[in-house]
Amino acid sequence: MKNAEKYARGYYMPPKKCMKWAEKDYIDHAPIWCSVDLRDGNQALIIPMSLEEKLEFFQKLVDIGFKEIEIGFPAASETEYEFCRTLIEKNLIPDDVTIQVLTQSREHIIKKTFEAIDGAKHAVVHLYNSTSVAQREQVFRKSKEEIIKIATTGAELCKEYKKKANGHITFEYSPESFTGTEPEFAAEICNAVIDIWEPDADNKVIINLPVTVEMSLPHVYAQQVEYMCETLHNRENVIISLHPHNDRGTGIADTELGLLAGGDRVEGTCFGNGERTGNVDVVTLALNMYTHGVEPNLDFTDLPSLIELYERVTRMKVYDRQPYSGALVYAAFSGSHQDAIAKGMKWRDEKHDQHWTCPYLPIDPHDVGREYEGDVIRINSQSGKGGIGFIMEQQYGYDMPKAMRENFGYKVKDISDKAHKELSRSEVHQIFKDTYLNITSPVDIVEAHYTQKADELIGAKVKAVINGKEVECSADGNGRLDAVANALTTEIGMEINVDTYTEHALERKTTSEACSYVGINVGGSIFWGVGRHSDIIVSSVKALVSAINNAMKK
Ligand SMILES: CC(=O)SCCNC(=O)CCNC(=O)[C@H](O)C(C)(C)COP(=O)(O)OP(=O)(O)OC[C@H]1O[C@@H](n2cnc3c(N)ncnc32)[C@H](O)[C@@H]1OP(=O)(O)O
Ligand SMILES: CC(C)C(=O)C(=O)O
Repeated sequence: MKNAEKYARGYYMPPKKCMKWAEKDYIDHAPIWCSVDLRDGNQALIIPMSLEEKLEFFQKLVDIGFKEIEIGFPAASETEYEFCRTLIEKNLIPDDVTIQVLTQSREHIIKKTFEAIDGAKHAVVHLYNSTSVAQREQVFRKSKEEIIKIATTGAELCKEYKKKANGHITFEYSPESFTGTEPEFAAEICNAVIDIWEPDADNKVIINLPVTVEMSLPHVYAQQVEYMCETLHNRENVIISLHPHNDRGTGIADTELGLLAGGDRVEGTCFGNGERTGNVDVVTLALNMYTHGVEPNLDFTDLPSLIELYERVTRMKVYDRQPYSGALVYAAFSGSHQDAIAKGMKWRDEKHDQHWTCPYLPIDPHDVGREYEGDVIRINSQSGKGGIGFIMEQQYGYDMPKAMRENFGYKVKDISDKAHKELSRSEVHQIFKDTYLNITSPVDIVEAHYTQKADELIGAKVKAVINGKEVECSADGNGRLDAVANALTTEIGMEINVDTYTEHALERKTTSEACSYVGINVGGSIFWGVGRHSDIIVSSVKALVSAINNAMKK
């Protein structure tokens, strides 16, 4: 980049330091939420939503718990107007939900807006005009006084139309392009509007401070918000609303610091859809609060169904790494993360801790409709024994000895590395079965008979098939497994020492099978085998034979 001198900071600091917000370290209660999906989100889409799509999205927003929903700009198009009328005439707005409509400060647009909301029980009429230096100079080519006049004329008109309206109407005013406006001027124009609207405890007004274009660090916006909170007239009857966009990628930080600075209300969209880089993502905001133990008053327990609807009606995609919502945000591929998550889950099961503290997972995936199976531990060449062992245990019931987990882990990652792809759980299971389970070639045992001998020895008489040839052999050992291993040693010409033996029951729906794991030491190397059978002795011998077969393949 060779042209930095082309740019200069386009924001203005308040005339005094406003840093009280910095003393707080978290947001201790949910703000008033207002969804602007159907207006700011919709106006930024390649193909704006149809009437049916808007109706479906509106219903979902209601289900999630939004009590204020900006449904559009009714003067903008026939669809916008019809949508508003349909909601009202078909009685689709619950009594505790307020619709909000946006209007420019132009008489014919205000008039049409009031016509659109006729019959609504509650509505917010949202009036805006641009106040930034750039807009004043370049777009409107007007003085500060003339810009104030646009706002006050609109405010007066709204007041007049309200007198004739039959529902409960709340006013909202936005000094649009607030972030490029001198804070003193923003306060002056907002105060002029507040003075006209004369809010009181029963008729509060909303002053919305939009980050129309994000142009500063988040703490600058926080200072601007705090300054406005301290400077606005009739503050106790003014609801301070925040409406951040995300041009610098810090819309969430703007909103969170803005709330610390005195914001009461947040306008945003699901997944951050909206003009350019989008509006602030309310899902992230709400779940950030939730993970601090604060009830957000929005219910995202079925996030997958919201994503499905959103992607269908907006024709946008939720990014794979979108906080809380993306397809990959719970996935751990890498070994050390998987190991820590698997241990964290186990710890949680054992301790029944009240709080969620699992490493690497800032939220319990179940709380937002995601699954541990499939969503969390995923296998590729970066994976390790901890995660792979976790899948084998959780999903398939195999509790491998620790050393065998390592052996299997390397086997799986090697296959993934060479195939250069992620492996599904069933593929991992198949590798396990092919590698270790009841392996019968080149050695298979057809029959085995055991006798209890003196000195606590066990004798084994074995009929086996080795490389396709039937043989009979026998030996003693200090247990059945040892005896069989000794019997086979002479026939296969390989010294076998049983190094590890573990077993457990494998519960199935109606029966229970025994599962045995045997590690044998052959010439200093360990080879593993697994046996499954309804009989524990047979299962252990099958594990031994599987291990021998693995050793013979080397
Ligand atoms: C930051 C935001 O997201 S603000 C919301 C933006 N959303 C939208 O604009 C979507 C819906 N808008 C529309 O459909 C159209 O713009 C309409 C129907 C509202 C108006 O349409 P038109 O009058 O044909 O066009 P347009 O919006 O270009 O009008 C621009 C004129 O309005 C003036 N104007 C723009 N905003 C405002 C405002 N808030 N208050 C008063 N006048 C305004 C401009 O200065 C310009 O004036 P000029 O004609 O004297 O030059
Ligand atoms: C109308 C206003 C609130 C707006 O959408 C913005 O400034 O981004």
